[in-house]
Amino acid sequence: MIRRLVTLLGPEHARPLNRAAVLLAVSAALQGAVFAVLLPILRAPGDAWPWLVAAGVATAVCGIVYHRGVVTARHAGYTLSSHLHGRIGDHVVTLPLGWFTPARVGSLGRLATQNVMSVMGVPAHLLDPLIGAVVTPAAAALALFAVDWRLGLAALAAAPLAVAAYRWSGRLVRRTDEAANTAAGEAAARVVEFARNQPVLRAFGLGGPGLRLLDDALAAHRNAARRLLKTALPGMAVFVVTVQAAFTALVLVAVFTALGGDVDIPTTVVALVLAVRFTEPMLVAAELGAAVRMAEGALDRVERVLAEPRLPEPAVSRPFGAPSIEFDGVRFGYDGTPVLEDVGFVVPAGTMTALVGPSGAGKSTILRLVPRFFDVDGGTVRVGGADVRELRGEDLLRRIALVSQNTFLFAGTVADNIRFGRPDATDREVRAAAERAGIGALVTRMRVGEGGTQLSGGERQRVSIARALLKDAPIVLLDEPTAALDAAAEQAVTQALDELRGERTLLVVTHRTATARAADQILVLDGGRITERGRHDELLRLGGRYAEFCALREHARGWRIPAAGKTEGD
Ligand SMILES: Nc1ncnc2c1ncn2[C@@H]1O[C@H](COP(=O)(O)OP(=O)(O)OP(=O)(O)O)[C@@H](O)[C@H]1O
Repeated sequence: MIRRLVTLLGPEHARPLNRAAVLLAVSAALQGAVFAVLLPILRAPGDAWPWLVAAGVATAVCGIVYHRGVVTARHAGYTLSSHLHGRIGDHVVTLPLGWFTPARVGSLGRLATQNVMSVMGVPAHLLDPLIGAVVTPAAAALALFAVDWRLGLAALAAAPLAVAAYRWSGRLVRRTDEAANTAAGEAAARVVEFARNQPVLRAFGLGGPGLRLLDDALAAHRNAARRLLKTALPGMAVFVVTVQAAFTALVLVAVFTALGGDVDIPTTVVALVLAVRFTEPMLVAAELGAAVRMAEGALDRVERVLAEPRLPEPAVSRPFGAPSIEFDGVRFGYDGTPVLEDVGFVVPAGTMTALVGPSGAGKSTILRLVPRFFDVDGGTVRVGGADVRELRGEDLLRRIALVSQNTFLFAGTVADNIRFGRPDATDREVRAAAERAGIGALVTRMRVGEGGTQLSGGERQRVSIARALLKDAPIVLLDEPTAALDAAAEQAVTQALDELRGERTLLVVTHRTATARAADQILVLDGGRITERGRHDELLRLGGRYAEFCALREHARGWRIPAAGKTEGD
């Protein structure tokens, strides 16, 4: 366990941990062996003063070393927790977005809080008793050898039994702890989901107790916790009984050798004291056994997350040319389910391309591949002429602003949320971006509520647009930017987009004819393939799917191209 922590920390950060382990081991050894000096004291009390001085010095040294050890161990615990938080944070931001399933997000919360605290507890609270449980009995056994070889032998014979019992009980706890943690992560994710989606659940009469998914997750968590308790108890009992049996055996050997007249009374007294020192630290460790196993489980989980493969990145980005976007024979699917097939197109720098198509055709997926939220299964995505896999994540993302369908706003002011696009922007720049997105009046609004709940859907969308405008990135990706807007707001945003044309490279998923009409190129996506491409007029003349649905749009305001075989209005 300690070795794993040292490996995790690296040689530089592991120094306090190593120092604490050495100091605590020295003090534990002294605690085990110091009682051996009782023997000369008891045998010749009259001439015992040198031994008494030696015992006093040893006790004082032991106390000082122990104090230093405990303080260093606490310090090592804090170093470890901040190091782990840093490593987990740094690693998680490099993982592909597909990794962030709701269950993993639930476990990540536990990982960064409970699990890291549990691992931190190893140096901070458990290192002392654990080292004591190994070193003090070993030192006591050696001292027993020095006192009487038969007693030393009895102690040595008991040690492997105790270790075997400890390992066995640990294995049991570890297996069930893993299941309990998974169940806890699932239950946490469900509770958050339940609380966050109250409006939807209530609208369907499911807001109260009795929601099956939540109930099932909570019941699974309860059962896993009960199983953990049930498995932990017998393992611990076996270990305690083994240690107690070892103690009894030592006492019996000491008493029988004394009764047989082989050893004198002082030897027997010292042997009994050492027998207590041999077993007592192990019993303390037994009480901490479950905590140790849980810390091991927590460490497993931390290591597993840190071992998750990140999207590989080059050390240095390829040169970035004019901000064009290019898809070349792109094939992509989520978890093996194909979504895009042989998608190829070019959005030249400074032009606007509109992506239209039925729901589920893969339009948003195309947008997600540009900032490399996922890697393609085949083909190439190029940004600024470079394969996105040959660009460092930060270099790529700096050049892209994304307005997605689900705008998440952080608790704070509207201005704070807009400034998110460029943290060093001045108030005037923030206000200008807000004006351009048609929310100039909103910028004085103090709070947006957690997740933006105090704003309407249209307002949230425009905050997101203002954020993207402020970012000043040469490439802007917009996923249905006007979907939640009324006619006036839509006009403001369309105008803002219009102003950006020529200035930035725009790739816009839209189901509005007005936006598509303004594009330099329209790509019609159907079933994961591009089926038509051209300008609005060209596609109308083509008389294909695009023309068909533009005609439908004439009848119903706001159009959306339905999947083949079915029609649907806004
Ligand atoms: N994270 C994901 N994991 C698994 N499947 C996904 C994921 N995101 C989207 N999909 C699936 O991929 C397909 C394409 O989804 P995408 O969101 O790209 O479609 P879209 O054309 O943008 O649809 P819409 O117009 O409704 O937003 C859909 O079948 C969808 O269910």
